Amino acid sequence: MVKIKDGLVLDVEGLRMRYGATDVLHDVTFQARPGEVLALLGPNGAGKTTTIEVLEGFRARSAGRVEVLGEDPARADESWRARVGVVLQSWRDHGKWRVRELLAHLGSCYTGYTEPWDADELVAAVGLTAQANQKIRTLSGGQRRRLDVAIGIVGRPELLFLDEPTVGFDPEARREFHGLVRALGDTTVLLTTHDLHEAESLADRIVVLDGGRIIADGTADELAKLIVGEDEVRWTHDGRRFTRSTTESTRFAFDLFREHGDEITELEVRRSSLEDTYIALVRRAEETSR
Ligand SMILES: Nc1ncnc2c1ncn2[C@@H]1O[C@H](COP(=O)(O)OP(=O)(O)OP(=O)(O)O)[C@@H](O)[C@H]1O
Repeated sequence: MVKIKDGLVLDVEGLRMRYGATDVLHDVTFQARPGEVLALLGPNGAGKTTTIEVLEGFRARSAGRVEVLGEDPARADESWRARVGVVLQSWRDHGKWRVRELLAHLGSCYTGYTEPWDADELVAAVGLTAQANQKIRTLSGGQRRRLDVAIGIVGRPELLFLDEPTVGFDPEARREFHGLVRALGDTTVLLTTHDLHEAESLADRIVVLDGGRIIADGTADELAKLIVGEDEVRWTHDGRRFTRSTTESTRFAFDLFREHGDEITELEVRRSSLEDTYIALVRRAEETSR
């Protein structure tokens, strides 16, 4: 097994991607350490899928250095691929297979490379025991995504790529899926999502991509500190609700009471959420790029 240089599972430096005359990734640089869960966020078209596909070895980059588990994915072999799990947006071509049967088959492909999951244990881990003998084409959308996750982890990968893994999940399935990702333990995870609650609840670190550039990289708290004073003050005055974003929420509330006293019947000061931070970061990046 190739040793991971400097303890990095992902080491991306100056990654560029060009389609025709258009650059869609500019100088993308980030790292991930073993066991980290990294969320890649960004608006539609930001370059998340392109980045992930380069790291998975599915797409050739235009420039830059990329090391995944210590190897260049563009030149990696079967033994490297066996250490990497990929959850794609639904496999379409296994409709006639039964759930347990497919997982047992795919698991057997890893023998000699890794220690794959036992099919029954995996079926239980992703909550598909009741559907274990069902044909794949008869699964509901959410059950199908659970199977996609099972396919991604069947070889007990050291690194797992999850591209929008919970689209179409009901709230309970989403919560169970989050439990499953947390239970992966030592596995490094790179996930893309548009669900900021998901990012906040799963990720150790968040990388925000916009227009093919990284505009922020850090924990949710570190990102919040980049955006100064986006607190939101909500109050009710004469029965009407008001909302204001301000950098000086304490001062603002004080002035509000001084001016209106008892006429203020409700007051709420809300610290910025990851969603607010994200939107502010993207807006700021888009304003400076104009
Ligand atoms: N094969 C291709 N040829 C030309 N342009 C492409 C190709 N694939 C992607 N692009 C362009 O590259 C940019 C980044 O696309 P990408 O799919 O990586 O974005 P994304 O962040 O994953 O978006 P979304 O959130 O909508 O899934 C987009 O402007 C897209 O139109």
